[in-house]
Amino acid sequence: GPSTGGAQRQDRSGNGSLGEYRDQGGSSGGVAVASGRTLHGFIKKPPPPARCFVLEGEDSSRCHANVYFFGVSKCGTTSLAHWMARHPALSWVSNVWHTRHKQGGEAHVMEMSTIKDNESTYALTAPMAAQTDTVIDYTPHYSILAEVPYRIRDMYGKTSYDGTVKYIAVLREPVARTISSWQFKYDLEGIEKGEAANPSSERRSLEEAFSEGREHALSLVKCLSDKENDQRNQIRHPGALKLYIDLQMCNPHAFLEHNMYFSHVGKSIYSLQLERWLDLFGRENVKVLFLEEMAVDPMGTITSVFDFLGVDLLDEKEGVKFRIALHG
Ligand SMILES: Nc1ncnc2c1ncn2[C@@H]1O[C@H](COP(=O)(O)OS(=O)(=O)O)[C@@H](OP(=O)(O)O)[C@H]1O
Repeated sequence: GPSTGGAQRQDRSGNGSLGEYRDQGGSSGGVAVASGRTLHGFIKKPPPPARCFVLEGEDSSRCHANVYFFGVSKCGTTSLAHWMARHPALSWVSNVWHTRHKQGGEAHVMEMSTIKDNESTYALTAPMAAQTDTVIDYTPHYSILAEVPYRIRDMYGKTSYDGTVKYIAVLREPVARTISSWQFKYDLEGIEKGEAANPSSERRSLEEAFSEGREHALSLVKCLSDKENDQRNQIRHPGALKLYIDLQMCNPHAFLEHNMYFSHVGKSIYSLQLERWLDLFGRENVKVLFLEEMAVDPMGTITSVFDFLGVDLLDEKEGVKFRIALHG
């Protein structure tokens, strides 16, 4: 395939399932296409595995998520997750490192390259549930990981877009989000103590973070539009073209900040992230909320979320409890 230099991608051999996609930092300035890959690999997929299953030695079934609460961090996701976690009918996917059931905890399951290598651990992240139960994978970081929605589509097949699986995102005025993200990660203590910088230590000033973040984000936007223009006439399947450009040619891991944890600006460019989810799963299956609305009307927000999920609000007595819990 065409090479634009700066290859940091691992070749993906095998059946083309995105489960084998490796999360990598990569370098900015172009990503080479893995050699020997054909688009056929993206189109012909193995049948999706069952969402609910019974593990050997267990009596009741476990189910993987049918709701993905996928972002965006620093937009009030913790508050919404806590409110939702008060509803007894919702089950939550566990984190792959500590597969203990936790209402409202972050899952980080679909971002792991270990899903396919480590299926037994992955199975344990699924809570005990029945097919008709609502099971949530709450991971705000998914929004910035381009491969995640493709992977969900790969693993769930038709049920990822036929209304079986639902998706939730909270957004916020983007500049406020960017500042919130920088502030949360800025390592003033490390600087003051003269400590060595580490992967979770943001040492750039707000100004530097804004200007570098802007540069990275714009280079991604440019890559996506340049490649789309270059490739438009060469490929017959528009869906595959999009995926090919998105992951193979303009992989955000390479084009955004080298450590995505610090993509304060990139993560605030919601259209880039949301487009994938809306295209793949359909607008009607994605609930988009705004922190500014959540802040003034928490009860209205949570009611609309439960309505979207098809979960009954609690009875009158429980409803009062719920109201108290929200404000208390
Ligand atoms: N109810 C309500 N009203 C107004 N603002 C609220 C509310 N809940 C959360 N927040 C603000 O949301 C920011 C935290 O977002 P997240 O929970 O998504 O952050 S995190 O990614 O999980 O760390 C954080 O923003 P900043 O204070 O600007 O950093 C919170 O103050």
